[in-house]
Amino acid sequence: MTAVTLKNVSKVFPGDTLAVDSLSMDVNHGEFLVLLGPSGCGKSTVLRMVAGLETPSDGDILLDGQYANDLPPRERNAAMIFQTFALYPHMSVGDNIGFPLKLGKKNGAHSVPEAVGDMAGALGISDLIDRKPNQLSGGQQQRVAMGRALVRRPKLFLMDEPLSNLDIGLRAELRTEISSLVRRHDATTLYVTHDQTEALTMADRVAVLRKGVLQDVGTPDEVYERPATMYVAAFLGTPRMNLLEARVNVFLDRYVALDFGDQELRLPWHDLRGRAVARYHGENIVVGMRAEALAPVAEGQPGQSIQGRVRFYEHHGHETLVFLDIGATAIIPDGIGDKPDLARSGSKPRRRLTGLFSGFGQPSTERREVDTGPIRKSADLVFRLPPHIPIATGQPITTAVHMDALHYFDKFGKRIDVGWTQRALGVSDPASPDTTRHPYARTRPRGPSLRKGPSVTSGDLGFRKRSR
Ligand SMILES: Nc1ncnc2c1ncn2[C@@H]1O[C@H](COP(=O)(O)OP(=O)(O)OP(=O)(O)O)[C@@H](O)[C@H]1O
Repeated sequence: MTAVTLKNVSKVFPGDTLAVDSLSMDVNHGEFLVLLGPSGCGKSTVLRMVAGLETPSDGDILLDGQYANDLPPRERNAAMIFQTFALYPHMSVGDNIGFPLKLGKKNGAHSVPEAVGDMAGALGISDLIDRKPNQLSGGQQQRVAMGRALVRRPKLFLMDEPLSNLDIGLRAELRTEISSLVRRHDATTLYVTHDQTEALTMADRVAVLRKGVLQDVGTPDEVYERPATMYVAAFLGTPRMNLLEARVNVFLDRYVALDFGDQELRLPWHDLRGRAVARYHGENIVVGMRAEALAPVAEGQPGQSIQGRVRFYEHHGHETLVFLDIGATAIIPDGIGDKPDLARSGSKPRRRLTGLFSGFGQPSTERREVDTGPIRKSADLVFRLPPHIPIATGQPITTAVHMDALHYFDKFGKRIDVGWTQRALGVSDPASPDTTRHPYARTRPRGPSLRKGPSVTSGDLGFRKRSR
């Protein structure tokens, strides 16, 4: 097992293309780390630098703590697997798998046929051992490529979209096989993909890259449940997280209102989340709601809710996705494809934001794709319904909002979190903090002067139309 460390690694290609921008991260001993990001974000370049096929323009690559920028590829004890299987066409499956052993004359206690037999057995291709690659399906070829990489027991696996040429069923099957095989071989794995399902199902940790800049790194749960940026929030999850623009209005000692235009949600003053958001009084922030944070309820039910009319819906067999017009503004981060359904949604014309909400990381002197900023558009709030529930375009629907499951992002797309307040207070349960010790109990949030609102109790925190 090899530990990989990248310290401020950058790669500039001829023509001043900044492919990787000051990337720092670790892949720990025996860890399966997935580097996730859209096409062109620099994933393969990172992998190739770790493999020694590209040299960093700046920064250090360490393998097991040793400086490795200049180490030749063959001395890195790493195996690479690509999306194209690159098997030797004239060799049988067995010869393909055994080739690295014959080449390296390295086989430990095993004979080559024995090692090949074991590997073919582990991959479920023993009966194909005498076939040539052109007599195999895509999935079988990728298994052989895996076997050829695994057989010499490398300490480091570098995989570049190894499943992207396979159909959906095979991908699901091989996802499980690959992750269990490499774990059995005690290797460290750096796995590159643009497929969030692969990342979330296979990884010990996921690192999300955008335009060469690291956005977030954490366990699949961490990056999904607490995305560090609005971009990561939008990139992970299907359907995409609802990202709504909201103005923050603080009603001191009572509640923090999130104003979406025609309607508002309220965070109780005693809730630390409300207190963290209160710092943005008078400003616009972005509120993230995954579909699972929303559930239709009968109108007039107590609790926080949003009302809208069905703009359109999609049957997906096991569920129906319903898109509600709620009179709010949606934010789509730069680099996240616009929803394909927009054409049908009858949305208002969209405009790009400049300055506001644009860009992450430091400006760089090298050329890179221009940050055009997020798109603002009329929001289609998406939530799920069980299949076969009758639904019609234009139908009014009220959805309850699970307030604990909301995400908040500032104008730079960075997560607004309450972690620091919890740590500062030594409070583990945000629902029951001692607010008298909270700094905001004494400090006025910045922004325009605070409005005193009617006092509310948790019982009347339900949806209400804003009085104009
Ligand atoms: N040899 C090269 N010369 C010049 N530019 C390059 C070279 N290799 C990659 N690039 C550029 O660097 C950027 C990152 O490329 P890279 O292949 O690392 O992205 P990626 O995230 O792996 O994309 P994909 O998923 O499409 O393979 C892209 O803009 C690409 O055009």
